[in-house]
Order: sequence, then C-alpha cells, then structure tokens
Amino acid sequence: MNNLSNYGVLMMNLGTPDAPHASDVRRYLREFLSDTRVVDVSPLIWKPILNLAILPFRSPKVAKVYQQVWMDEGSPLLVLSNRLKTNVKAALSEKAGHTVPVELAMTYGNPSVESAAEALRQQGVKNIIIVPMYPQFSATTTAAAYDRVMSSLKACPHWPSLQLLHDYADHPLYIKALANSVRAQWDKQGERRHLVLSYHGIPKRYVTNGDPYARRCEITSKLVAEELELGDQDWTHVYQSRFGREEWLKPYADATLRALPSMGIKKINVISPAFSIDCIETLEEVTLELGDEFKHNGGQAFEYIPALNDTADQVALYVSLIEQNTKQWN
Ligand SMILES: C=CC1=C(C)c2cc3[nH]c(cc4nc(cc5[nH]c(cc1n2)c(C)c5CCC(=O)O)C(CCC(=O)O)=C4C)c(C)c3C=C
Ligand SMILES: [Fe+2]
Ligand SMILES: [Fe+2]
Repeated sequence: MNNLSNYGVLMMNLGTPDAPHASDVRRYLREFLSDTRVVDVSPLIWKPILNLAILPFRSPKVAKVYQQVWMDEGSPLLVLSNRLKTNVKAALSEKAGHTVPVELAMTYGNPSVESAAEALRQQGVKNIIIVPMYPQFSATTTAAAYDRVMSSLKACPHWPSLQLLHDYADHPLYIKALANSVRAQWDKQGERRHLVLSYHGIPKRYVTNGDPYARRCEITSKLVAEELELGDQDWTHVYQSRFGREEWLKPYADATLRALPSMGIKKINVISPAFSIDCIETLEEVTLELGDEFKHNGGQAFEYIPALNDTADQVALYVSLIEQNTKQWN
C-alpha cells in the first residue's frame, strides 16, 4: 500500500431500520423485499402481496423483535458494522502510512451508497474497492450490493474505477478466526461441545438455478471442522431464517435443534458463519428462539458464539482481503 493515495474502501452490509418502530421497519422491509434479487417473483404479483398481506402484519411484529436487541447507539447491525469499519480504517491507514478512506453503506436504507460514495469522492478517492460483508457469495446479498452500487452511479459523470470483492468463504484467516472464537468459547465453558454451524437460508430454487451460496457455506463448515479437528459426529450444518412458504435450503435449523437432544446431543454451541456482524437474526432468532427450541426439547446447554464483529481477527481478515484485491492499484 506504499504510494497509494487515491483508493478507498466501501464496506457494504444489508441494511436495517433507522428505529425499532413499525413505520421504520415497514419502510426498510418494503425496500428490501421489493428487490427481485431477494424475492424473484414478478413485481406485478408480488407487490400487492407484499403491501397488503405481509408488511401490515410483519412490520409491528418484527419491530418488537428489534426493540429486544436495540443498542443505545442504534441497530446492532449498524453499530457493530460501524465499529468494524473504524477499526479496519485505522489498521489499513497504519499499514499504508497515510489515511485510507473507508466508508460504510447499506444495500437498503442508511447510510446510503450515494452518501458513502460522495464521502469517498470528497476525500479524493478515484479507485473504490467494494467489500460486501458476506463471507459466502449469494446473488441475494452480494450481487444485490453490486446492483445497488451500479444503480447509484447511473447518473454519475465521473465514474471511479471499481474492484468488486466476491467472497471469502474459504479464506484461511476467516476459517482460523471462526475456529479461534469456537476455541475461546470452549475455554470459557471448560468443555468442548457439539458445534452447530447455522447459516441464513435462501429458497432452494435459487440454488437449483445456480446460486453458489449453499456450496460456499458447505465449504466453510468443512474447513472449520477440519481446523478444529472435529469428527463427523461433532458438528452439524443447518440453515435458519426461513421466509414464506416455499422450500428453503435444508436441513432446517429449528427442526434439527428440536431433534438433537433425542440423538443424545444435549449440550451445544451454535455459530452463524454467514453473519460477519451480529444482528436481529443472530441475537434474537438464534440466541433466543433456537435456544428455546433446543431447551424445550430436552437440550441442557446452549451457547451462541458471537459473530466476528469488530474483533482483531476480523480486522486482520478484512485488511488482508482489501490488500489482496487492491494490488493492481499499488
Ligand atoms: C425474503 C427472503 C430473504 C432472503 C433470500 C434473505 C437472504 C439473506 N439475508 C442475509 C442476511 C440478513 N438478513 C437479515 C434480515 C432479514 N432477512 C429477510 C429475508 C431474506 N433474507 C428478512 C425478511 C429479514 C428482516 C427480519 C425479518 O423480517 O425477519 C439480516 C438482519 C438485518 C438487521 O437489521 O438486523 C441480515 C444480516 C443473508 C446473509 C442472506 C443470504 C445469503
Ligand atoms: Fe435475510
Ligand atoms: Fe429472522
């Protein structure tokens, strides 16, 4: 990174409501669930269903869930993404010997891509590396982030050069970071436990149509298991966060966790490798909902292992990804 002064980093995460109220959640869900990358049904059919049958009921319900996990500074996804951004910027700048501009944007909602891109431009950035904060590529998330960047530039007369980070499902620093956080949890609890690796699901049809997400998740699980020297009986790979009626990727997390105690697995640790940052899906759905399902069905001990968030391991991982992908500008 020696003599480079005109490149900058745009870190991107999914998006989250501005406040934990039904009206904010409704606005956020409307934007998110109107993206055909996320729900690929024709808008002519989907829009009435979304506006009349989903948003009026889901928004107040989900707002209550956000209230349970909301932090003093805001939504966990935004607060923790911002902390990571700050730490990545400090680490990159220290290595480069000058300030490296790093901004955070969300695919849906705030901070917008337009505001982050303008902030980069104000700092003299001409080369931008887009860093979607998704370890496993999916068209529903990573490609949606790329789409958002491209649409933000539609009217832009002074295009920057762009580098798109694809994914890092099998990056050695990512696998080591996940394994380190499992080992840290085992040390804390004084015992190794069966490890459940729970990934956000997507409709099975998307994978049949070519989305590589499931394959990338399987690679992550296999490598983490190898790194931790786990036998086949010591870990389980599942998908959480189903939405709607069609079949999603299996095995389903809820059904699997209900069944584990009857198979003699009564103490578990759960890690959610698809989430670089803790959010409503990990803090509520995994920690509370799945934890309850497990315990109400004979499970004795359930501990969620936090996402990598703004830890030193995650900062080192992102610095390495950015360095590897900005070589042509060095
Ligand atoms: C409707 C289909 C959905 C697909 C496909 C999907 C894919 C997907 N999502 C993430 C990461 C996150 N999802 C989050 C929340 C969330 N996801 C969906 C639906 C789909 N996700 C909904 C409706 C919601 C909102 C909550 C709810 O109504 O249940 C979040 C958290 C946002 C937050 O504010 O905390 C993240 C992160 C991935 C990685 C993924 C596919 C790979
Ligand atoms: Fe999601
Ligand atoms: Fe959920």
